[in-house]
Amino acid sequence: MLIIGIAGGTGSGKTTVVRKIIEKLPQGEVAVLPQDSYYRDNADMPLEERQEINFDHPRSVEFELLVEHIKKLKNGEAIDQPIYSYLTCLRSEETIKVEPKEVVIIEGILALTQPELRDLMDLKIFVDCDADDRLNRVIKRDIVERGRSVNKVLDRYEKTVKPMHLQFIEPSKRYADIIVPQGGNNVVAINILTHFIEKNLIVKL
Ligand SMILES: Nc1ncnc2c1ncn2[C@@H]1O[C@H](COP(=O)(O)OP(=O)(O)O)[C@@H](O)[C@H]1O
Ligand SMILES: Nc1ccn([C@@H]2O[C@H](COP(=O)(O)O)[C@@H](O)[C@H]2O)c(=O)n1
Repeated sequence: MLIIGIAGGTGSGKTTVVRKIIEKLPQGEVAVLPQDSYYRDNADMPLEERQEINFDHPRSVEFELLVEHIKKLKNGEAIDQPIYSYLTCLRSEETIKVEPKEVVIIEGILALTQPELRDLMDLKIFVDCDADDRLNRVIKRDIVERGRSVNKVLDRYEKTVKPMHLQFIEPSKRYADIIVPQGGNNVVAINILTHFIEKNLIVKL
């Protein structure tokens, strides 16, 4: 099993890079563990309070469960991956059964900040993107997909997203084996990564 970590700021293009890598690999070879699925539930808080949580701080994510799940997959066991809603800021009662695959991708803003998680990764990637481009994309995406207003997105960006990016995410770039500028648009980087993964799969099989 090849375990790949893909980090980078919000809106940098991590999900797009993952999608493009998967499209190029044989079907059914890849399992994706999005860090966002592991946001803590906080069902005991009222919605207004949950919406004020600092979701860009490592404590907001149940990394213990993510690490446990990766270890289980490595051990050949299936996992029940949580489903998280950005609208309610809650986990669903349902889960997704994820079977062990030849390639496991862990994708998320804080994926390279945790030593125990990094130690499980065979390849660490940081998707790099200018802050103004990321903010531009996040405004558009959060209005359409996460039910936010422009003011709400800008307010969150100033209060938590930007400071946490500078404190935790940007410094985690130093742990990356490969830094990918221009995210999903970087055809050369996507091809190099795909070839690396394919080569490792052939060696392991
Ligand atoms: N190179 C790009 N140019 C323009 N828009 C992009 C680009 N890459 C991603 N996007 C858009 O920006 C948003 C965030 O991209 P995504 O890949 O989900 O980033 P992340 O997973 O890092 O938050 C999505 O709506 C996506 O379609
Ligand atoms: N309820 C939530 C939880 C998290 N966020 C934000 O999502 C960003 C990370 O996701 P990406 O897909 O952009 O990597 C992060 O900046 C959190 O603030 C949210 O908006 N709502």
